[in-house]
Amino acid sequence: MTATVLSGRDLASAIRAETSAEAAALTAAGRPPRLAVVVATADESAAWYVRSIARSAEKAGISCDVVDLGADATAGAIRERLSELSADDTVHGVILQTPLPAGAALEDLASAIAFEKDVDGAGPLSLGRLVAGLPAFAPATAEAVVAILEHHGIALTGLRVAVVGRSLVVGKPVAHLLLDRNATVTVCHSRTVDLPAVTSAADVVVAAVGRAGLITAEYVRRGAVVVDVGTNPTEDGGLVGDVDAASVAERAGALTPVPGGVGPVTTALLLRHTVRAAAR
Ligand SMILES: NC(=O)C1=CN([C@@H]2O[C@H](COP(=O)(O)OP(=O)(O)OC[C@H]3O[C@@H](n4cnc5c(N)ncnc54)[C@H](OP(=O)(O)O)[C@@H]3O)[C@@H](O)[C@H]2O)C=CC1
Ligand SMILES: Nc1nc(=O)c2c([nH]1)NC[C@@H]1CN(c3ccc(C(=O)N[C@@H](CCC(=O)O)C(=O)O)cc3)C=[N+]21
Repeated sequence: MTATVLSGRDLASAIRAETSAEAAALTAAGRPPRLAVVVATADESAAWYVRSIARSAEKAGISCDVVDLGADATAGAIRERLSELSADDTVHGVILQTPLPAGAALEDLASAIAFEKDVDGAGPLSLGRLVAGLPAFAPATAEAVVAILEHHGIALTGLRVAVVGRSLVVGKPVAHLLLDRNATVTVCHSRTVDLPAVTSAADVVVAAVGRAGLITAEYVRRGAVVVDVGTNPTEDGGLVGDVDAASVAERAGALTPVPGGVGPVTTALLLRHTVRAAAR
């Protein structure tokens, strides 16, 4: 038996269709939606994401400005640019890509993004409201993980979920979204002792580490659902996840692919957030 493939492509197309219609209505009303993507890294997976955002935004009728400050930008320069974009009435959404240069941290800088424009939910107000269960934009990747599971009919109530990774972009926010769906969540990281023992006790494993092939069959309980968030560039110009798909597919019940899983849903949700921000 090989695992069911949980594609994100259909869900992403449905979100994109709805977003395009909302963007067209906003443009007709004289409020064309506009997203600014601030980049200060040469990281390849961030470059994949930025290209994906720019391409999808264009198709959806959303303007997208890529503001590349270079991989040696200072925290001060990044903060200043985020403040300018926050004050610009023609910009509705702002996202700061990670990773960031040494000396610059997302948790510090995201406070310079106005709450209404924080379409990737990185700022302290967005995150605080997320934890409290109040309305705010959730980080698009975290929301994509839950959306792809729900789209495929996986009811989370009561399930044991192991999240591997505790970043502000994925691990921490997805743990809270899963908790809100009544899952029992364990968050793992680089200091977790005996990671395979923790993950193989779970009904659902969410891998968000950034290490190709880390999650092999021995990390996975037979029949479990595996969500692969990782996007690791390969030498031949492709992309692979954190999950060793060949071995895990023989043991898991279901698995999200890379590419074509969480990634496209993430991009679609970021654009949905942008039109919602513009509509306010
Ligand atoms: N598909 C999509 O939409 C998205 C994909 N990504 C991808 O997901 C991956 C993770 O991204 P991001 O969260 O930003 O990465 P970060 O580097 O910010 O965080 C990685 C996390 O993994 C943990 N970790 C590292 N090594 C191990 C290990 N051997 N065992 C257990 N945990 C470990 C780290 O632990 P510690 O905290 O202890 O250092 C850290 O919490 C990347 O490949 C990224 O490109 C990210 C966002 C969206
Ligand atoms: N603040 C912040 N938020 C992020 O969400 C964030 C970030 N920084 N830094 C970089 C990582 C990486 N990331 C990806 C998202 C989607 C694809 C994606 O769509 N990938 C396609 C493949 C590429 C394509 O076909 O277009 C797929 O998986 O099918 C890839 C990578 C988001 N990240």
